This record gives sequence, C-alpha cells and structure tokens, in this order.
Amino acid sequence: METKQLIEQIKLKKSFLCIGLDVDIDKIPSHLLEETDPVFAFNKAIIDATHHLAVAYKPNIAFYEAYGIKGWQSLKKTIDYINEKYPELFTIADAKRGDIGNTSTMYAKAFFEDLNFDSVTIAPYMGKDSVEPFLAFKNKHTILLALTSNEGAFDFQTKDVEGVPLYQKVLQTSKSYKNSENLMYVVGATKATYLKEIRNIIPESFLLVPGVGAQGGSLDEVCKYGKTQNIGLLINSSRGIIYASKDENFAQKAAGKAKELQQQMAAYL
Ligand SMILES: O=C(O)c1cc(=O)[nH]c(=O)n1[C@@H]1O[C@H](COP(=O)(O)O)[C@@H](O)[C@H]1O
Repeated sequence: METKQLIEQIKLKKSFLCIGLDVDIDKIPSHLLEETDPVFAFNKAIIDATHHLAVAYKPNIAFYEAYGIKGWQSLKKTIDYINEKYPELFTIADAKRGDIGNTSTMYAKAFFEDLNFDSVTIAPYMGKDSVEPFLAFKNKHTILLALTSNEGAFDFQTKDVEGVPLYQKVLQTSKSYKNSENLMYVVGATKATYLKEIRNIIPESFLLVPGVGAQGGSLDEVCKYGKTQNIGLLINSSRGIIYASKDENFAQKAAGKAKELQQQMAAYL
C-alpha cells in the first residue's frame, strides 16, 4: 500500500488507530474454543466489529508462532481475510526481524510476498545491510524500532553514541539507507516527550506508537509532540481493545473501546 492511501483512510475514518491482534488462547471467550480455529474466529469477529474505526491491524507474530503450525495457519487466514474483505486496511506484521542480508531477504519474502503484509517491524541493531533487503520491496514499509515503550529501552537506546543518544543515531543513519522513503519508525507512547526531538530528525515519517492502554501511555501527549500535517502516527492498542470482555458480545465491547480512542483521535483531524 502507498502511504497516500493510508493518509486517505486516516482522513476518511477520522482515525489513526491500529488494533493489535495479540491473541492469547487463554484470554479469548470460552465459547470460541468450540470453533475449528478459535484464534481466527476471534480475529474475524474483532475485525468485522472494528474495521470502520481503525486504519491498521497489527498481529504480533509471537502470539501465532507460540501455537506452531496451527498458529501460522490462523495468522495466514487472518491476513488473507483482511486483504480480501478490507483491502483498504494497512497491515503490520509485528515480527521484529533483521539479520544478515540474504537472511533478511527471506524474512522479507515471508512477510511481504507469502503473507502479503503491507509492513513489518525490524530491529535496527544489525545495521544497513540487514534493513535494506526489506526496503527493496515497492509499496511495502519497513518499521524500524527507534525508541521502544518498555523499561529496557533505557539500557541501550537512550545511551550516547558519538554525542547523541543511540535512538537518534538510528533515525539519522537510517535516512541514508537505499529506499529510505519506505521507512516508518516505532516510538513507544510511554516515551512521548522524546517525540519533539524525534520530529526534528524525521519531520514527516510515519510512526507506529504502541503503549497506550495497558502500558499507560497517553494519546494526547503523543499527538502533542508527534503529530504532523498528515497526522504521521499509527497509535496501537492491543490488550486494551481486544480483551474488553470475555462474554458472547466481546466484539461489540472491543468496538466500544476502539470507538473511545477513535473519538479522541477525531479531535485532531
Ligand atoms: O513493535 C511494537 O509494536 C512494539 C514496540 C514497543 O516499543 N512496544 C510494544 O509494546 N510493541 C508491541 O505493541 C503491542 C502492545 O500491546 P498492548 O500493550 O497490549 O497494547 C505488543 O504487540 C508489543 O509487542
């Protein structure tokens, strides 16, 4: 998907919400366990109930890999369902990959060609030749971890390298990568105050911002420091939306939570 299509969706839906499909079988309503594929049944119900409120969906791959072949099948069915029924939605494989060049190419093929996601999250630690194989794919987006939402972000990401914090070095250096126009970045909502400096380095790039809801980040703070003319933000909530209820009406309850966030977002559009 081209970035301009994503921007159109944001304006149309007055939303820059990304719903995280981090599906833990122990947390889904028990009546779904009778289905042949409970994880897909859960995702389908959530997507059908919330697609008009969100512009992006982000399955975290760990939650599927944890169930082996069955999990991968649920993931494939989920992405195929979105691509067929709601092709306007932006899809993110949250896989946090990155390896030597030829291996990265295979990761890129897995997520961009076989599964046909619009984007994938990538760890920048191995540098240029581990990221560029993902950037080589046209109309696909590589979402580089810059400043993450967790406490461990302070172990390395904020430490100085040649006089600047490492996360700033990641932003600066990655701008010189081939096809860097296909880059987006992850910045945790819990690090909202850093967004001002981040915007000085990457004024227009889209940011995937996880950490509102369950992790305590503030949507207003993120918008205050991180918003661009085209919004330039995809704010993710996973547990705060998808586990709103364990009852039969779980999907409607999830839609209620998504709507709360969408309405907050509409004020910025
Ligand atoms: O790349 C991510 O999406 C990510 C980066 C980050 O810094 N923090 C973070 O929480 N995430 C992911 O975003 C989701 C957050 O989920 P909730 O805390 O349940 O909303 C999970 O899938 C995390 O793996």
